[in-house]
Amino acid sequence: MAATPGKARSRFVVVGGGIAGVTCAEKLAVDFPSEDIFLVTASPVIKAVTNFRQVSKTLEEFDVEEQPSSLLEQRYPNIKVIHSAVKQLKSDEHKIFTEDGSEYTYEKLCLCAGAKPKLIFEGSPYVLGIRDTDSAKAFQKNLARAERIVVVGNGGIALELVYEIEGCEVIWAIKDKAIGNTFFDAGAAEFLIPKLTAEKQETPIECKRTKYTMEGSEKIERPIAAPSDKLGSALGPDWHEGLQLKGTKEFSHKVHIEILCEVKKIHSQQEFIQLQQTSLAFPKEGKNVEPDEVLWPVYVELTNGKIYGCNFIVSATGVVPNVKPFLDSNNFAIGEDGGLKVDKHMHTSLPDIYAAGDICTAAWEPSPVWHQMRLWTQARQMGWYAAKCMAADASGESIDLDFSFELFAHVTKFFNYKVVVLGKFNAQGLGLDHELMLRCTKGQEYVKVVMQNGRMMGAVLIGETDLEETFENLILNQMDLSAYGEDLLNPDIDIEDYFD
Ligand SMILES: Cc1cc2nc3c(=O)[nH]c(=O)nc-3n(C[C@H](O)[C@H](O)[C@H](O)COP(=O)(O)OP(=O)(O)OC[C@H]3O[C@@H](n4cnc5c(N)ncnc54)[C@H](O)[C@@H]3O)c2cc1C
Ligand SMILES: NC(=O)C1=CN([C@@H]2O[C@H](COP(=O)(O)OP(=O)(O)OC[C@H]3O[C@@H](n4cnc5c(N)ncnc54)[C@H](O)[C@@H]3O)[C@@H](O)[C@H]2O)C=CC1
Repeated sequence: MAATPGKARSRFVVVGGGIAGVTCAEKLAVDFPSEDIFLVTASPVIKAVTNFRQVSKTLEEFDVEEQPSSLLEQRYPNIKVIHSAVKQLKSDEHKIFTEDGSEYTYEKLCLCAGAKPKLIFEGSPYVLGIRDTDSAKAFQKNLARAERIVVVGNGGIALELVYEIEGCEVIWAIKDKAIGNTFFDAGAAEFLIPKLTAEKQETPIECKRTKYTMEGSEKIERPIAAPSDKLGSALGPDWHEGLQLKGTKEFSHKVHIEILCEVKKIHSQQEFIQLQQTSLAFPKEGKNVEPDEVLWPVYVELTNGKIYGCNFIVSATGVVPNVKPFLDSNNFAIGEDGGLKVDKHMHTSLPDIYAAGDICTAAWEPSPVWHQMRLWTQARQMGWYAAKCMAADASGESIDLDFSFELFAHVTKFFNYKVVVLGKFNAQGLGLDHELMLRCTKGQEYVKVVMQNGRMMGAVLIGETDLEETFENLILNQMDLSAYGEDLLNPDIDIEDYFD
């Protein structure tokens, strides 16, 4: 049963029903079975980790389920879920105030309120972000009546979208030279590109594009917006699987990539007409050959001078930590990326307040092969570890940084390939002082290792390489591998035999 609004007190209060908050509350509930743990969340449902599998020392896989909070309360009878957004924190009084008028006093508080999409051109009805179930559904509905969209951004969401969308032309505008800059380098991007082009089965018959009329702006279809007042939890692995991401046309993938550019301006249809400029038709064989003949609801002007019309724009341009409700009168130390700075015990700069997941910025001196990325895996690890730190502080114990922060490890799927990234997989922070070793079989696997002074610092493994555990060990133990040279990646040599 949910706690009733009013005034209540609990030794431990957690804010946020995403993976970080739920994991934190669960761990506290187990460690303190006789205490009530309050989980205060703005979302009507909570996210639960299911089918957790520790794949190797640091790699983990799990499913994420959106569940009614009653299920969490059934599993952990000492968790009380409060469905209301926190609107204010008074850290000096150890109190939070929620939108339903209640106040809760805590001894220890963990803030896990996640992040929000960082949109280009905030406020335009034609620019959509994808974060939670509502925004994903709004995107799906808009796509169902779209013939062309522009995707901006080059990280995880953009990579997933351009591969999953069918029946709709996609202009993909990226700042970088190659696709997927947050996970890959140019070599890996080359390996992945064929999945977006020739090998896709396009059905020969294309529907004729309908013309948009100019008579009265009310006839220009406006995108359906996601409810803006709701603060849902972030989506995660395979979020698109239950959604049909299909536009109005009958072809499979049709993606054109515009590299090294950003969005300069967005023009409404009327503004575009007044501009008296030419917009471009969907390029043929990667080349802009024709001006566009139809009118679109919105136009995107890129910094390379090109203008494309489209139904709407997806801004997949990263996230900003959701710190706003907690800042008023509270002097938190904030990281460069806008998150609440936490030390190696997940403690913020204010007494008795911890933070975990997307909302926080890891401000401790990290292991040389770990870095923060706002990922589901790290949200779970941080939520669990924050609870451990809160418990240790409450009982006056001291604990060491959790092992999961020794090595950055992430397993995911892009373009239908298994992708494992380990350590400094893109030589992050290594400057020029590193070497790369590569092994690539087109359409099958791409293996890249980052070496520094004979030690393995990171790796990207695309495809079923079966190398993750060995490489994880090599990065963790920092063994001098100079003697093995190129044999490290020789497919005819079973490297595991070397190191057993
Ligand atoms: C489309 C998409 C795909 C992704 N795919 C992957 C993936 O494949 N693998 C991966 O590792 N990661 C993925 N991520 C990232 C991952 O989902 C996030 O890093 C992770 O879920 C963050 O968890 P969190 O608990 O910190 O925050 P969230 O999940 O955002 O949860 C925040 C919670 O806080 C609540 N809240 C917010 N404000 C308040 C308030 N004022 N008061 C009370 N409650 C509040 C919200 O309602 C929500 O319940 C993806 C993200 C997106 C958007
Ligand atoms: N499979 C996975 O592991 C996935 C993880 N995620 C996570 O979800 C979160 C949100 O995903 P994304 O929005 O893709 O964020 P992201 O941080 O992964 O990528 C943001 C991208 O936008 C670009 N960008 C930033 N500002 C821009 C601008 N003004 N104009 C053009 N490009 C700009 C950046 O260069 C970067 O390529 C991230 O934390 C991401 O790691 C998302 C999807 C899949």
